[in-house]
Amino acid sequence: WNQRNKKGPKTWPLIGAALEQLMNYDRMHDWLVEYLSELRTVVVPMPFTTYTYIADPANVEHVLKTNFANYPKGETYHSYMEVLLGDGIFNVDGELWKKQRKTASFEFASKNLRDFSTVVFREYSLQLHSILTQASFQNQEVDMQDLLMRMTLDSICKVGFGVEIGTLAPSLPDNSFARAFDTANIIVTVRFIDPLWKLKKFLNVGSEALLEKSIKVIDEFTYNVIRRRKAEIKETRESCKTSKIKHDILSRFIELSEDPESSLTDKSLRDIVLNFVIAGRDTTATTLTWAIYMIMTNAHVAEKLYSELKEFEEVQAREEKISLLPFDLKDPESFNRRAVQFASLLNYDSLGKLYYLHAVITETLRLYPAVPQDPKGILENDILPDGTKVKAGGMVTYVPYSMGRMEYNWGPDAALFRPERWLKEGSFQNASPFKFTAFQAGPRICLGKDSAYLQMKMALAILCRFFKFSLVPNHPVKYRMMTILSMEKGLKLKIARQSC
Ligand code: HEM
Repeated sequence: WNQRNKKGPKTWPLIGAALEQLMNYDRMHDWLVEYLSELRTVVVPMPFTTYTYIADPANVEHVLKTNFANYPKGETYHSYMEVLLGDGIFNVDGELWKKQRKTASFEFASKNLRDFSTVVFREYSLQLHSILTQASFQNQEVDMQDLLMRMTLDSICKVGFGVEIGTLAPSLPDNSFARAFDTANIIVTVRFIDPLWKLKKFLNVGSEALLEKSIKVIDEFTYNVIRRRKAEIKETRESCKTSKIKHDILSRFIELSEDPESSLTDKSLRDIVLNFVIAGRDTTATTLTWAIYMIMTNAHVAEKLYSELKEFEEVQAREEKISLLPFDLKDPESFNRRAVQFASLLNYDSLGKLYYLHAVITETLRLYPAVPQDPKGILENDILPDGTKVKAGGMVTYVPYSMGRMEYNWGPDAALFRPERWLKEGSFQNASPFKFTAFQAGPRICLGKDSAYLQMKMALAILCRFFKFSLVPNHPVKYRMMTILSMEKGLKLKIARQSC
């Protein structure tokens, strides 16, 4: 009764708003949208801490940049995620973070890595293309999310660590690492609202027992990758074949670990590997999944994108003096040959000409950001620009999923999927990173943004040039609550080949 006029979640002694948050757990992102659209900042007291959710760009800039030092990942986040992410770049602050950031930034800026990535992304996109071709001829349904997760896992392992794991092979082999990684990700996310997780862990029961098992599978895979890379590096050195030197990210960290001054152990390398897997695999695959869903459910977007790709193909082929191969929709060989030819026209520079495609991906990330909410710790009491007081020891969370849906950020058509909002006179126009926060902003802004766009544009250009997608009837499309905004039941599709 006391709270009948209270804006924001109802709170109770001791348990705070845990009850309401638990009841809305499966739809938590939309639960926050409802409050944030009215309040811009929502304070949610929990049993041992307080979560403050923010969606106003001025507050977000304050937390992510102006007073960055006061909002680290923090001890709470670190303790929840440590079992999976250890001391990798995502999960540390201070010097440990700075060192990894410096090395990784250097790697991401390298042209070698970009050129190598382009080749890898093209090759795996084509592998996916041929799986879809086969499915379309056999009139089979596919789970697009699963295929994209396989594609990005294979890609990050190749680009990040120089190894081929082949989960996108035509037989689609089961991959225990990928399964264990997903399970672990879901369980560590639940820890944020489960006050009993430490007890469960102590007793080794329920979700925490399953987590321990999953971590064992993950570690076995990861240490294996590290061992293989170390052995390959040793072999390359012994044979003095400089042409065989690899430029992947793990090799760079292995080299650093050889410096006696460095404190990098095998465990540090394990953490680095897993942080890059979580960074590079799930984010890109879920964004691609939502993008395909958005394209196929917005007919005008699908048509515009198809026209852009067709025109690009003709102009680019003319510029490169290539005559396009004829193809027959009923003949898989000629169909695949033409896809390979189309893919050969795609590289970092030429993909830069596809503004509409860029806008489609960005608009997808506005409404379906791969990282839907991102909590930070609070070191000292502070006052946010809108006057909200935050207390040391609590958490403040910027919420990309809500921010993308707020009319006060994007205008009255905020809820609509409209890639055109990103285009001005045909060219792509960026928004402030404190308003469009899908890649975070400030000193810890995503390091893989350009690489992710490169892969996503490569894959979507090839897929949308040659296929049309439709949802398997009655397939439910709904997000699952985990750190990444994946689809709970995958994305089950029927595939049709597109005409010349
Ligand atoms: C659509 C694709 C992607 C999205 C939406 C995305 C988004 C983000 C976000 C929100 C963060 C901040 C997370 C945090 O606070 O913990 C982040 C950090 C990071 N991302 Fe990405 N990311 C994407 C792809 C990638 C890829 C492909 C890579 C590399 C292979 C990558 C590497 C990183 C790294 C290393 C960080 C940590 C930066 C730091 O803490 O200094 N990301 N990304």
